Amino acid sequence: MAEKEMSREDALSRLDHKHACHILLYADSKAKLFGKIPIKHIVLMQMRFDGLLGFPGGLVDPSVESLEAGLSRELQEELGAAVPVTSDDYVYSHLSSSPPRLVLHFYSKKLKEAELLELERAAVATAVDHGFEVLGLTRVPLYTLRNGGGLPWFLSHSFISNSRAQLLDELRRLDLVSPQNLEKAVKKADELRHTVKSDPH
Ligand SMILES: O=c1[nH]cnc2c1ncn2[C@H]1C[C@H](O)[C@@H](COP(=O)(O)OP(=O)(O)O)O1
Repeated sequence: MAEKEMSREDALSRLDHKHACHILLYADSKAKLFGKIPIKHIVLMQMRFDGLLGFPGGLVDPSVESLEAGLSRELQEELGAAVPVTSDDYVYSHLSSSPPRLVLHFYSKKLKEAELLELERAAVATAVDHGFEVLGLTRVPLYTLRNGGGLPWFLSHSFISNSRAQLLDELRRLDLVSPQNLEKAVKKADELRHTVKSDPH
């Protein structure tokens, strides 16, 4: 899906469009998978009601509230806790091709590991959207195992709108995965998607 990047100013001038804001929340971590594979960073996405992966967030009406206030409100509903978002967390905006007349604003914010763990708990315990619009928060595995497990398999799933590209852009920009490992994971994910599609069972 080709989405066209646009300036924040141009994006906000589209008064006849809908606007949606989503955010990548992440934290550094010293935890190790199986006690030996460093996970390095925790990156959050969510399984949506429609079975697609996407980021927390939702529709915002810039004529009644700022993008950041609207995104913070959506996060309260989906995560069950306050995550104050500011314009410092803004990354970029895109004009959506499908659905049309929609502008997608993307943010990312680094949290302390303890804050992120608390969010994971709140998302299950107190979020009003849990089990309805949001089926569950999920971490993005950033490592690649020998059999393609980890990031390649994760990337081979189905994502809403341009959220897969948003994820890859941020992993690259924030250097959460090295460019070489990211390139290999994307290539492997494409092979895996082909394998799954061509398997009749
Ligand atoms: O994670 C996302 N990245 C980019 N675009 C997204 C993402 N999630 C949804 N979207 C698009 C597609 C949807 O039609 C609109 C509205 O988003 P949604 O989160 O479903 O909004 P509401 O919860 O209904 O307010 O954005």
